[in-house]
Amino acid sequence: MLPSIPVLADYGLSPTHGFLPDVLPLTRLPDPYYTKWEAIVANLQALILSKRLRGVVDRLPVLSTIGLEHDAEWRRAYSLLTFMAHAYIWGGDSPSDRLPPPIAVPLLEVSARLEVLPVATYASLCLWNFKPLFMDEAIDNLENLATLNTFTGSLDESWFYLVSVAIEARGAPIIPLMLTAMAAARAGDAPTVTRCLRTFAERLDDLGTLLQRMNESCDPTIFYHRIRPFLAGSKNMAEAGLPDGVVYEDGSGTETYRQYSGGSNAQSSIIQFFDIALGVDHHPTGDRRSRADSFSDREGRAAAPRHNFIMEMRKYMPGPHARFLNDVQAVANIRDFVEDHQDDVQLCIAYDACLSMLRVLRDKHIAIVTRYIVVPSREVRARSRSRSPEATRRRVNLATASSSAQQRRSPVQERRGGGPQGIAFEAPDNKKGDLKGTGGTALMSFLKQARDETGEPTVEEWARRFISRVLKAEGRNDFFFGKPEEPVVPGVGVATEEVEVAGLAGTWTIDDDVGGICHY
Ligand code: HEM
Repeated sequence: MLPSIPVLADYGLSPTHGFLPDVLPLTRLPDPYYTKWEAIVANLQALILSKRLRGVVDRLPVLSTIGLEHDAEWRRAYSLLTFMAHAYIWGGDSPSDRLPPPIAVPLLEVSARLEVLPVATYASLCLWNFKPLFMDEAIDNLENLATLNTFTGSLDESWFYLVSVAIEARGAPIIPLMLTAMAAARAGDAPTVTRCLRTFAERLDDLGTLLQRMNESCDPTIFYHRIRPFLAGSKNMAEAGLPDGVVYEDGSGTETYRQYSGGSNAQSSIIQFFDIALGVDHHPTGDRRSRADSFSDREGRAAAPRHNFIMEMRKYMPGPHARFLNDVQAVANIRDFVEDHQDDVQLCIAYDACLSMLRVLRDKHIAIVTRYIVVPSREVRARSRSRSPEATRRRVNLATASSSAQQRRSPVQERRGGGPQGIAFEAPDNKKGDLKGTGGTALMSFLKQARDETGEPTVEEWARRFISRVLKAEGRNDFFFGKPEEPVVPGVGVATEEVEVAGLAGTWTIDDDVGGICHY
C-alpha cells in the first residue's frame, strides 16, 4: 500500500506559515528567571565591542531549562543561546575553542528537546528570529518585518535574515498546494495537478523577486567582513583559528571537540521541498548521474541518496522539518505523473514552467553568492599580498583567515607549495593542490550543478534546450548588475588560481576553470 500523503500538523507545520512557526516567535522569555540571557543578547553588540562578553558569560549561573514551558519558549531559548554561543566563540581577538557551562549546558538540553543541532542554524537565525511590525499585516512583506536578535545591530544583518523570512512566508502556501497536487496525481486528476503547478510557478517568480531584494539593504562588504564571521561553524575552521572545533563544557568531564557547520540558508527546508515536489535530484558535486542510474535495477526502487552537501544540510534542520521532507520524498509523484502524461500539453508546460522558475531562482542566488562571497574573498586575497604580518596578526576570524593563512605558511610549505588549509589560500602552480574544503568541493561548481540539475527533468524538448542554454555573456558580466566595475584592488577579478573560500555552512574551493567571479 502507498504511504499516505503527509499531514502538515503532524510535523508542527502551518498551512499559512509553512516552516515558520504558527505561533510568532517570542520577543522575550516570560519567566524573569531568564532575564540574564535576555539582557546579554539585548546588549550583544556593546558586550562584543567592549570585549566584555566572555567575562560576563563566564560569570553567569548555569540556568536550568525547567522554566521553559511552551514550544515558543524553547525556540526563543535556542535562538538566544546560539547567538550567545557564536558571539562567545567569534567575538574576541581570536576564537574561543570552548563554550563554557552557562551556555553549553542549557544549549545542549534545548537542542535535544527541539531536535536541532547545538549551533546557530537557519532556524535560530531566521525561522525563529523575527517579528511583524504590525500584527494585522502579512509577514511575507519585507516592509512588515523586523529581527529579534542580531550580532552586529546592523540593518544589513537584519535584512539578510529577513529576506529569508519573507521567502519562507511567501513560499509557505506552496507546501499544501503541492501536497494537494500529489493527492490529485494519485487520483489521476490532471487538471488539478496543472492548476497547482501553475500557481507554484507564479509563486516561484515572486520568490526570485524577493531574493534579489537582498541587494537593497545588505552591503556585500559588511556581509563578508562583519556578519559572516559570526555565522561560522566549527568544522573546517583551522585557518580561522579553530583547528579541532569547539568543546562544549557540559560538566561531564568527558567532553571532546565537536565540529558543526555554520548557519546557512542551505538549511532552508522550503527550497528542498520544491526540489522534492518537482522530482529534482541532486547528486554529490561532480557526480552527474542520470535519474535512471539512481534507480536500483533489480528492485525498481529509488536507491538510497548518497551523501551530498544538500542532504547533509538536512541534519541542520529542526527534526520534524527534516522528517517531513523525507516523508514527502517517499510519496512525491508529480514528475512520474507528468512523464506518464506527455500528451497533456498544458500539464507539461506548467511543470516545465516550475522547473524554469526554480532554475532562475538558483541563477539569482549564484549572482548573490558571487557578489557577497566570491568577489570580497578575492579582494581579501589581493590585499593580503601587500599586507605586513603585524597588520594581519591583530584579529583572527573567518574574514581575516585568508591573509593569516598566507602569512603563516612555513618555509617548507612554501617550498612544497602546500600548507595550511585556508580560506583564500592559493594552490601551487595554478593546479588543484591538496586543499580540502567541504569534501574539497568547489563552491561555484556545487551551486551550478544544483542549478543545472534543477532543469534536468524538463519534459518538452524545446523547454529543455531553453532552460539549459548557456548565455553568450556568461563568464564576463554579472547577470543582474551589468558589467563588473574595474577591480578596485589590483589583481581582483583577473586571478586564475584556485582559492578556498568559506561559505556559510562549508568551506569551498573556487576554481576558475569551472567557476569564479561572475562566471555562472
Ligand atoms: C547574501 C545572501 C546569501 C549568500 C551570501 C549566500 C551564500 C550561500 C553559500 C556560500 C552557499 C553554499 C553553502 C554554504 O557554504 O553555506 C549557499 C547555498 C544555498 N543558499 Fe544561499 N546565500 C544567500 C542567501 C540565500 C537566500 C536568501 C536563500 C533562500 C532562498 C538561499 C538559499 C540557499 C540554498 C537553498 C542553498 C543550497 C544550494 C542550492 O540548493 O542551490 N541563500 N548560499
